[in-house]
Amino acid sequence: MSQAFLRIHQLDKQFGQDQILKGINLELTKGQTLSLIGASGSGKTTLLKIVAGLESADQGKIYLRENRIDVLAPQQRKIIYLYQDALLFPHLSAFDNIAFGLKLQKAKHIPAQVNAMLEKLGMQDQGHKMPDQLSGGQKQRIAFGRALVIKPQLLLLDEPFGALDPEIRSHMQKLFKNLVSSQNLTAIFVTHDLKEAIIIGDNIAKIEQGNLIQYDSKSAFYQDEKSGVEDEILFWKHLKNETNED
Ligand SMILES: Nc1ncnc2c1ncn2[C@@H]1O[C@H](COP(=O)(O)OP(=O)(O)OP(=O)(O)O)[C@@H](O)[C@H]1O
Repeated sequence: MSQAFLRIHQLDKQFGQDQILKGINLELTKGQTLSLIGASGSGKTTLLKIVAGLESADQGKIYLRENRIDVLAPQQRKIIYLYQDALLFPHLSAFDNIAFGLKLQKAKHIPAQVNAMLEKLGMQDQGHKMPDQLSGGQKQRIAFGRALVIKPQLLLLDEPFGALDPEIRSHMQKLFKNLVSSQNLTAIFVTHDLKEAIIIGDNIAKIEQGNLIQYDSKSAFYQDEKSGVEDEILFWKHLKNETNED
C-alpha cells in the first residue's frame, strides 16, 4: 500500500467544453510542502478547491491517510484552504480571530494557545487590534495563525503572499517554513513566483495543458529546461556580465 499522506488518483475536471484537469495523479508525504506552479488559468485554484471540497471533480478519487475524502463534506475533511485576500472576521480582534476555530473545537487552554501563536507570528502586541487596524501583511499573518492553530490535516495555500511587498513576502516565506516544520504540517502551496516555489516547496509540481507533472526532486525540476530556472539563471548571469563590463 502507498505511504502517501495525500493521494489524488485520476482526477478530471471540465468546465463547459474546457477540460481543465486531465487524469491528475499526485502524492504527498506527511510533513511535506508541495509547490504547485502553472500558467494563469491552468487549473491550480480549481485543483485546490476540489481537494478542499469547494468544487467537485467529474472523475477521480482523493485519499487522505488512505481514507477517501472526496465523498466527505468540506467541513469533515479537516483541510484549510487559504487564499490571497486574508478574510478575517471584521467584528473580531486579531486575538479572537485566532481563537475562533479553537472555540469551535472546544479546545483547552485557548488563551495560552492564541498567545503562543501570536508570538510565533511576531504579533504578541497586536492581539487587541481589529482587522481594519492591521496592515495587509499583519492581516495575512493573523489569517495564517488562525489556520495553523487548529492543526489542520492539510493546508492548501493559494498565492497567499501575492499581495505583499517583497520584504514582507520574504519574511512570510521564512515564517511559513518555520511554522510548517515545527507543526509537521502537510501543505500544497500555489504560487506564480518561481523563486517562492523553490524556497517554500520540498517538492514541485506543475500543471500544463491540464496535465500535472510532479517532479521527483527539486533538482529534477531545475534540470527540466521547461521549468524556467535556467532562463532565470541566464538572466542574472547576463546582468552580472553587463555590470562587470561597465
Ligand atoms: N466556476 C467556473 N466556471 C467556469 N469556468 C471556470 C470556473 N472556475 C474556473 N474556471 C476556468 O477554469 C480555468 C482554470 O481556472 P483556475 O482558477 O483554476 O486557474 P489558475 O491556474 O488558478 O489561474 P490563476 O493563476 O490565474 O489564478 C480558467 O480557464 C477559468 O476560467
